Amino acid sequence: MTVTIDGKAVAQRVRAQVAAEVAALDPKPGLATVLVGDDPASAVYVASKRRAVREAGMSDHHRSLPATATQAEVAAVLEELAADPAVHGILLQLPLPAHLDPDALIDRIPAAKDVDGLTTRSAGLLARGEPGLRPCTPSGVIELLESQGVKTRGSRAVVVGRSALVGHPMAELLLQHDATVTVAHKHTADLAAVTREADILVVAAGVHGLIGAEHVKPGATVIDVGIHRTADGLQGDVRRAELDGVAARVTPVPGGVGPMTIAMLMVNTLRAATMDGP
Ligand SMILES: Nc1nc(=O)c2c([nH]1)NC[C@@H]1CN(c3ccc(C(=O)N[C@@H](CCC(=O)O)C(=O)O)cc3)C=[N+]21
Repeated sequence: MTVTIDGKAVAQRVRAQVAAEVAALDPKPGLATVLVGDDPASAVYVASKRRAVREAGMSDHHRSLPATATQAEVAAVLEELAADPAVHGILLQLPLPAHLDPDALIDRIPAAKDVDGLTTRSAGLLARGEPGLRPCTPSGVIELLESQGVKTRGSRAVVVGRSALVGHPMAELLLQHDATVTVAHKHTADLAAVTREADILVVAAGVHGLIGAEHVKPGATVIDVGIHRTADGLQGDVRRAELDGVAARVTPVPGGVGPMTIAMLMVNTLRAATMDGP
């Protein structure tokens, strides 16, 4: 029996808990989403983040810039939001148009408002194990594992992918939860031999259908971070159907990690509003 982990249900619980805490706060936590250009997928993601902000009872501060915006224009918007006391969290939606330098812009966000956990300072705090805001997708994966009673301490975890947004911080968080962590990537020789060691396999490679039954140890927990729009609908990096009877549990796409990313953004915004910043 392979359990499909209901990420939507876990995300709903997390969001309800955030909303209950927000109800007791005055002033309300505020999140600013910054969208540059008109990539349709980005527009959909930002819209669902803003909906989640309103449903949590928080204040929504959205800024939209044209695809032609310059580095200085985006930087000026970020600086204004950084100085605005009603804005507790700032999210610069990625990817940015190709003429902009994302790392330099992300680092305009003060660590105390970095609800995406992507600034150099937040990454450093995570690497050192010091308090700070953590990236939403990896912290959502940890939350999902905990919700299913999956033990991390002493377990073997393999992360496929090493991006700054997901793979790298995911490996750090699993280490801090006392897993023995291996990071695999597109140059890993004999990927299946590596992933078959995993009790917890987190796939964030961005390659549609990369992982199948041959990659999975019987009884493993498989977390699919991939998201691909195909003719057959949204699919992940994992060939889910093949894992029936092999994995103990798998996250679906959609309805797995994606909703958790948004739930953890609400958690981070609440934390940014209520805690002494890093
Ligand atoms: N600065 C920044 N921070 C991000 O966290 C960030 C980003 N940029 N750029 C793009 C990625 C992607 N991402 C997702 C969020 C929610 C779903 C989500 O809710 N997915 C639903 C399906 C939604 C749909 O139908 O498309 C699901 O998996 O069930 C997916 C992906 C956040 N990202």
